[in-house]
Amino acid sequence: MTLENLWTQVLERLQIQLSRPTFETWIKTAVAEQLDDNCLVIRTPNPFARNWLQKYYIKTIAEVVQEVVGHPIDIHITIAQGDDATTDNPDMFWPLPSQANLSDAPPEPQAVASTSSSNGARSDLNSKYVFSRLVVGSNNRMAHAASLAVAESPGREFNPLFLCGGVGLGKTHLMQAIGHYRLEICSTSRIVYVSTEQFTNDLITAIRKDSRQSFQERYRAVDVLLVDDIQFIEGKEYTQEEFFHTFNTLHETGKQVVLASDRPPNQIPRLQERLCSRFSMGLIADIQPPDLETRMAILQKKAEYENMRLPREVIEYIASSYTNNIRELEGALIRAVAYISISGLPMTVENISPVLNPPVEKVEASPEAVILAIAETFDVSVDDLKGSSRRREISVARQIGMYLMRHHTDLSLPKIGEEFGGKDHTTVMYSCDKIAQLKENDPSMAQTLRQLGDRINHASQTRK
Ligand SMILES: Nc1ncnc2c1ncn2[C@@H]1O[C@H](COP(=O)(O)OP(=O)(O)OP(=O)(O)O)[C@@H](O)[C@H]1O
Repeated sequence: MTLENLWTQVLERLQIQLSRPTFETWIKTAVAEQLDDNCLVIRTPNPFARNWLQKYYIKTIAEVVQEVVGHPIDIHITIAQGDDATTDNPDMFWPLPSQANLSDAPPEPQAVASTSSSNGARSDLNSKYVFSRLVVGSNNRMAHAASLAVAESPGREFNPLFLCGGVGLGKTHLMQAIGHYRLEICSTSRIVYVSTEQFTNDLITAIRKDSRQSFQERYRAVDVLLVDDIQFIEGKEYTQEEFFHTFNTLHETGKQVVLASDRPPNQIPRLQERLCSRFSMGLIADIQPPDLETRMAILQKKAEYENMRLPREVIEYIASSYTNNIRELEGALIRAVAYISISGLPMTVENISPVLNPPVEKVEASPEAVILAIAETFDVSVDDLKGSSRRREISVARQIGMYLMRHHTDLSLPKIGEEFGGKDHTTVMYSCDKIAQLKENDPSMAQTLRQLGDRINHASQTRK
């Protein structure tokens, strides 16, 4: 096997095993340099990446390489020529991973704690997906409370518990937290966490090997069955049939089933009616995108766990830029940290913004949404904003409103003037310039504008 061939296969497997930010940041940037019988040399772009891989991923890489070549191989991680391990800058604002007390937790989901029980049921749970690491906000409060209840008293009130929410909003985290907590309460509990795809694959393997019975025993003899991405069961008739019987057996014997999906049961196409009604008979708890404060708390918590120091405005900037997907929010944080550590620049909004590239999902705001956000934030009335009062607090709020309307709607300057009670377009232009200038020179103004922008976006997305 050529080196190139080996590395391509290793990358393919690691891409599946690791989270996307981890893969993109640490693995994809590395290059396989040399291979002999006993050693694979991997080159990383800098000492920081080398330390990081060495500390957190070398075991995973070694396992995958062994799978591909068929025997154990030593992994040696090196750095690109010209760099050397002592070039770590001790004055960097950010603690390097080697300096930070990161305990044993890897930076991104990848650690798997396996618990085998007597009947061979397994629970592959990510050690980071525990309740204590989950931030609870208004977006997930009910799902969180229901998950706690299920972990404490499985098979009682909410059976099945159906967790439902968009991509990257914490469904898997919550599900696995149930598993961890249940095991904490009762270490002999038989927990199985499985993706729908894995369930299907296990079924196919069982059929191929003529071992249906052991498949059924494995899935029907558990105390808590956690099935992720159940929407992928759509149209798979055979899997649906098997899952129906698994579900019934567990439910009838008072065992807990927890399902996660990106949509409610009745919106999963080609789902048998009898499954749809069973999925809906317990509790459907939905998870919404978190608001700005919750996103900030998530970043803060992640930073704390990894012993990072983050200026508040940086947290706020990242949190304002990523609104709909917590995985992307975390990915942005990792990219920012990596960039700052590598470049040695201070951790400031200006320095990280070029590497963040937030997904720009521009949602057109209505003029009313802008005016309402301004009125509520500055505690002035809509009439005042549209009126001619020159009281300072009102005229500043009005100017900010004009600036935001310019940025969040497609209205022309004269139209914006009309929205503010018939002001002239030159007044609007003056206001926009003035606020833009203040934004440049005054960080608190920049922060206010970001918060308001976020609020307007959020209101517009909800309306959409
Ligand atoms: N409330 C939260 N507090 C802290 N971290 C969170 C929270 N919600 C999600 N996360 C983190 O966001 C990342 C994505 O979460 P998770 O994988 O559970 O999402 P998901 O809804 O299952 O996504 P998918 O739809 O892609 O399967 C994880 O690293 C998780 O720890």
